[in-house]
Amino acid sequence: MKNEVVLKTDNLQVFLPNNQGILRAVNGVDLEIKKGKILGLVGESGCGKSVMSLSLLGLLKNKEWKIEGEIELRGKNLLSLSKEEMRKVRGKEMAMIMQNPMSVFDPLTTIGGHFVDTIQNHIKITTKEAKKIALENLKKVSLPNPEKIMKQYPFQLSGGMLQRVMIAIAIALNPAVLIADEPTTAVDVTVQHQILGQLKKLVKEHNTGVLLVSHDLGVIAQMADEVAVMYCGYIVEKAPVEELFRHPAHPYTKGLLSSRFQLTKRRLKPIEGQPPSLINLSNQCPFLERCNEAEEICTKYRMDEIGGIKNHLVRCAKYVTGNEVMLHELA
Ligand SMILES: Nc1ncnc2c1ncn2[C@@H]1O[C@H](COP(=O)(O)OP(=O)(O)OP(=O)(O)O)[C@@H](O)[C@H]1O
Ligand code: NI
Repeated sequence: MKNEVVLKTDNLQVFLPNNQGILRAVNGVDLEIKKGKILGLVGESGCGKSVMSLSLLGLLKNKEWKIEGEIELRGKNLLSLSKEEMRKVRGKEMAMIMQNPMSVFDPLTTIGGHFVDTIQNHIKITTKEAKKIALENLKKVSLPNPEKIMKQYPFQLSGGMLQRVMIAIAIALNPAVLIADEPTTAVDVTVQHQILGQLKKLVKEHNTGVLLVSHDLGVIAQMADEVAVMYCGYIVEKAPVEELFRHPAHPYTKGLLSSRFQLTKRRLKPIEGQPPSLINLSNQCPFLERCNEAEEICTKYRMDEIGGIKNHLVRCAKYVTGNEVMLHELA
């Protein structure tokens, strides 16, 4: 089936009450992760990408975080599951690749041991069979001498190798959804390219639905089928990858793209100013203060009143009236 949705969020909100007020990290996010497709999530540091990713897997560490809205995995409401049920979902139906592999691996367990633990946690098979699956998956990520790697400890491998091992473990049980939060920021650029190429090939072969988080637009361009741009916990623009790069509509997306252009000339021109604090964030456009296209109309709409059309979403008040026409002209 084409474009089959595997994971869907509906008005997802993640917030953390603290002594200064409420930290609003994720604000009314509607996303769909589709079978065999990579959804890129991009945005400046601190905009809520990791908090959202972790919330999808039920992995937010601080118990004070509140989650509202819906997260649906192939028709199953994840927010209604118990901790134990959620633990079963993780690894088998949904897996995660983290930014820093060192923080994930137990230094006293061999790579083989990590594989066997993860696999046996979810399916009843012998250690011998689990090792066979491990070897097959290590081969898939092109690691030389997988038999030797199985016996090694995490510290004996380079960052790039560990990152590949983490990918191999994540895909071992063929999950329907893979969440990758900055999967290659800890490795150098050449290795990054190889790993990303491999990851893309694997998820396409396995028909995995992927959420790929990155603040690197180059990575997003290489990998994603569709891109969501996040700002202050809101998805401010979402479109198929080519459309987004050719016809960015939201002033924030345009700013991000032009800062990347400047970066290639070795001069970083970030968008001027700082994002507002997420504590007690108002429901007005959070980009207003930094926006060089702001007009009177921008103060008249709340963020939840601004939607998009068809498959190009732009949460900017300037697209509210006659948006159909403006967007068609753009596209
Ligand atoms: N454990 C936590 N306790 C309190 N606040 C947190 C915690 N984790 C994240 N935050 C806050 O939540 C907001 C969103 O952070 P998040 O880590 O999701 O950003 P991000 O988009 O992933 O940034 P980066 O690109 O730097 O990884 C930030 O204001 C951050 O300070
Ligand atoms: Ni993050």
